[in-house]
Amino acid sequence: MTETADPPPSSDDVRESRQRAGRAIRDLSHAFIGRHASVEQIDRLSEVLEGITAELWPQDHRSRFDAFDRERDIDYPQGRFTHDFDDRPVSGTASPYGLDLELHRVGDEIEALVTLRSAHEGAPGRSHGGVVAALFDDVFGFVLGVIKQSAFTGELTIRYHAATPLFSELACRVRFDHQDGRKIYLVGELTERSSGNLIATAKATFIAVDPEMFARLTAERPPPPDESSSPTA
Ligand SMILES: CCCCCCCCCCCCCCCC(=O)SCCNC(=O)CCNC(=O)[C@H](O)C(C)(C)COP(=O)(O)OP(=O)(O)OC[C@H]1O[C@@H](n2cnc3c(N)ncnc32)[C@H](O)[C@@H]1OP(=O)(O)O
Repeated sequence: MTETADPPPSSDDVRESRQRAGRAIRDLSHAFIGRHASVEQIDRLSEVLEGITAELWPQDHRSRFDAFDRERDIDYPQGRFTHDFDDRPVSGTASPYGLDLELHRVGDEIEALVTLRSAHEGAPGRSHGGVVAALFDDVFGFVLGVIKQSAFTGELTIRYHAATPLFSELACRVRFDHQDGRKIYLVGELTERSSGNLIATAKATFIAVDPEMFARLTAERPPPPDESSSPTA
C-alpha cells in the first residue's frame, strides 16, 4: 500500500479533477479514432499513457460505493439534472466510457440528449449497436430512481429501426411501463432531434431486488485482482 496523495480522495478538488480527466480521455478516444497521426505522435501518446498508467497502478484501490449509495437516494428534480455517480459507465462525467449525456426529467420520464462521435462508429457512418444498447440500459437505470426501486437489468431488447447517426443530437427517452411481481417493464425510444426520425426502440425487464442486497454486495466484495498488465501484454 502506498500513501494516497492529498487532498482526500472524496474532496471536490479530486472530483473536479477526475471529471476533467474523464472528459479528456473521452476526447482523446475520438481524436485518436477520428484523426490521422504520425507514428511519432502515436508512439509519444503510448509513452505518455503507459507512464501515467504505471504511476496509478501502485496507488491504493478506490471504491465507488459511496457514490453508488448516494445515487440510490437521489430524487431527480424536474428538468435538467446531474448525478453524483461520476464513475458510472455511459452517464458518469468522470467515466472513460461516458457518452457526455445531458439528462432531463420530464414528468416521470427520463430523457438523455447525446451526440455520438468518432469512437462510437461501428459500420461506416453509423453508431455501433452496442453503444446504443448501453445508452438505453444506463438511461433506464434513472427510471429506477424515479420509481424508487433497486433492480438489475434482466433482459434488454433493442429494435434498430434506422442507422444511428453520428455528430447529430439524439434524444433517448425512457419510462416505466408496468410491473408484474419483481419484474419491472420499461420502454423507450431514440430519436434524432433535428429530423424527429425514430432510430431505435427499447424494452427492458429489470428484476427488483431487496435494497439490502446492494449493501451485501458492497460488504462481501472480494478484493479486486491485480490488473497491472493487460491480458495481451
Ligand atoms: C432506489 C433507486 C435505485 C437506483 C439504483 C441506481 C444505482 C446506479 C445504477 C447504475 C447502473 C444502472 C443501469 C445499468 C443496470 C445494470 O447494468 S444491472 C447489471 C446487469 N444485470 C445483472 O447483472 C443481473 C444478473 N442477474 C442476476 O443477478 C439475477 O439473475 C437476478 C436479476 C438478481 C434475479 O435473480 P433472483 O433474485 O434469484 O430471481 P429469481 O427468483 O430467479 O426470479 C425472480 C423473477 O424474475 C424473473 N427473472 C429472473 N431473471 C430474469 C431475467 N434475466 N430476465 C427476465 N426475467 C427474469 C424470474 O422468471 C422470476 O419471475 P416470476 O417467477 O416471479 O414471475
